[in-house]
Amino acid sequence: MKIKIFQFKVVDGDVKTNMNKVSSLFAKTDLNETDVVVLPEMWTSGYDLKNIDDHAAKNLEPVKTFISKLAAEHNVTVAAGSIPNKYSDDDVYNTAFTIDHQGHLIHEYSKIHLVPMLNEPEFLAGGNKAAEVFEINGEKCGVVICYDLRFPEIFRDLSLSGAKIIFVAAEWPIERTEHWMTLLKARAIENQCYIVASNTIGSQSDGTVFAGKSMIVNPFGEIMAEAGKDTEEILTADLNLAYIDQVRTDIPIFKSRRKELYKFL
Ligand SMILES: O=C(O)CCC(=O)C(=O)O
Repeated sequence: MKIKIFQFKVVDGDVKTNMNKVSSLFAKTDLNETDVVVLPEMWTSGYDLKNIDDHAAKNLEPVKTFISKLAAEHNVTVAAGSIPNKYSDDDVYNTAFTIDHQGHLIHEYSKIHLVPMLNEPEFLAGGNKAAEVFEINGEKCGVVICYDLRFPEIFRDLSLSGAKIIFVAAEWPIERTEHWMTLLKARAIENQCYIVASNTIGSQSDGTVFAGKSMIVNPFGEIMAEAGKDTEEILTADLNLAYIDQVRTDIPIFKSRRKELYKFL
């Protein structure tokens, strides 16, 4: 499965500029051989939380239609990161979604762990549905969002449900880059699956600087592709999904599990 992560700067509070940016990245990239394009967290608005109500999509629109057109036009699945989004109530959620290569919505998930360090609980509501697996080109995948990376339980749930690729959409701050890199590798090693992690670069008006370092890690924990900390980049990797079986045969952690002895799972 051929993946491209778009690592770029999100301009906080400027939805139009950010949508134009994504359009231009699709226009300038050769996607002929690509199965999935991956976007980061909150890429329409950034963390302009004070005005998040104004930036929020309604049932993912108009962003869903915008991404659907790009996906169909380029014949590529888009793991479209996350955006601020409202459903029927007034709450704003941090919602990730994926559109297949024909332009159809195939998955959505609202971030369940809100991040206190960025004041998310003050402005956003946490999703109440567990992350679920879904299929891209017949292969089981999952999506989690940024702070979720600190919760191994959600990754275990997804991998026990068959996920071979877990996408992590993030706007992860630079001062915790070491956590970002270590946890991405750990989640790949402990679940023996591919981790495809997209992050943003640059700073926003409150001074938060993002870490870049979008990354693709294989089921053995090796980094297949890694972006710079402050460069706009298109990161590419070709995932060999059969390699997962080999790693799980060589180090059979799923067979060795003693789930009857784990108190909290
Ligand atoms: O957990 C962290 O250190 C960063 C989390 C974060 O930035 C987010 O969830 O948006």
